[in-house]
Amino acid sequence: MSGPLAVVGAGAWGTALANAAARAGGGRVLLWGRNPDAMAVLAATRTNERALPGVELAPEIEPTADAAAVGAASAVLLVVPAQAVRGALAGLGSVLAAPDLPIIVCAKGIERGSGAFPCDIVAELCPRAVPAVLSGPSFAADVARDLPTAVVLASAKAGLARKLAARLSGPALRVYHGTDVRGVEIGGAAKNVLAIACGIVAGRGLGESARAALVARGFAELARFARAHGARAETLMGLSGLGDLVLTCGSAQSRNFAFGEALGRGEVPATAAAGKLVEGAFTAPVLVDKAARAGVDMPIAQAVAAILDGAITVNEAVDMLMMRPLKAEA
Ligand SMILES: NC(=O)C1=CN([C@@H]2O[C@H](COP(=O)(O)OP(=O)(O)OC[C@H]3O[C@@H](n4cnc5c(N)ncnc54)[C@H](OP(=O)(O)O)[C@@H]3O)[C@@H](O)[C@H]2O)C=CC1
Ligand SMILES: O=C(CO)COP(=O)(O)O
Repeated sequence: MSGPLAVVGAGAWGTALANAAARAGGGRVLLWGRNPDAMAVLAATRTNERALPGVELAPEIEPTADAAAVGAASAVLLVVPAQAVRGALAGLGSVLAAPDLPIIVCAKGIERGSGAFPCDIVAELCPRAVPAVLSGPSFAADVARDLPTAVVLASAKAGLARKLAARLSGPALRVYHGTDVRGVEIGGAAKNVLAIACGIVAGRGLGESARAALVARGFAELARFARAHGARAETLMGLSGLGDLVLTCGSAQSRNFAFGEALGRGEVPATAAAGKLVEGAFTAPVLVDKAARAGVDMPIAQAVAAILDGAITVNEAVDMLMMRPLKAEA
């Protein structure tokens, strides 16, 4: 691949992925952020103290707030929140107009209002680009510290997905490739909502058995939703799906889980996020809405959405889930 790799979004995950891409050994990596002052500080100090404290930027990384610089990229990793994908692409505009430019969405969510998946937004706003998605169990702090993990990168173009996965794979980040874009997107988006549910269980002290039951039944509804949206079952059994569900549903390192834990302890949604990005809180209502339209039963996601909009309490949600009619496991 000629030209540098560009990472758009200099938050925790963008910074960690820039470091991983640099260590993978493919040459220059542009790290683009929208705030010129913050990017100047990043260029001078070589650490992103706000988003990823204590991690030094690899020498190959060039922090910049110059959108034009992104125009020279051979591939773009889009690492902004799911609700900001449209705004970020619109802001970069003609910079992303090169034909066949791979734009790899690394956000995990579904856009509110439109119900669009991130790769559909890429296709809509950058029709000459090739949308791709990267997802899987990967806390930014772990990846930034070279702790080993594996993720998956999917694009409709199989050869391109293979090439991009090889470009990003390094000693501590193993990138599998695939073509099931929708399946990978759904795995990342839905697990955040289920992680909130598991956090609630932990915060309310309902026990590890309850949490494990919720993971299993959560996976069942995630898989139902995915099937209804044309995803392949084996994708959801993989890294984006089961892999990420197991990670975020069992660790307070997850912002979604920690948010749920605070709700379970009795905090209100407005304060429970503690200023951090909680993607599942944005995705829950749109996931539930899309599920209803597709005739898919998602009682756990529904309970999370109802708690978040104040329609039911945590105790009512537990009662509601436990009192559902008994049925065969499916
Ligand atoms: N953190 C993690 O461990 C992982 C995160 N992810 C996913 O990556 C995505 C980003 O998360 P993360 O990096 O942690 O979030 P952060 O909150 O750390 O960073 C988000 C970044 O996006 C930037 N941003 C927001 N809106 C726009 C916009 N309209 N245009 C340009 N830049 C924008 C912010 O800029 P500013 O600072 O100026 O507001 C900030 O730098 C999420 O979807 C998350 O689910 C995936 C795997 C792991
Ligand atoms: O997606 C993640 C790990 O794979 C990060 O999860 P949180 O956004 O919940 O912190």
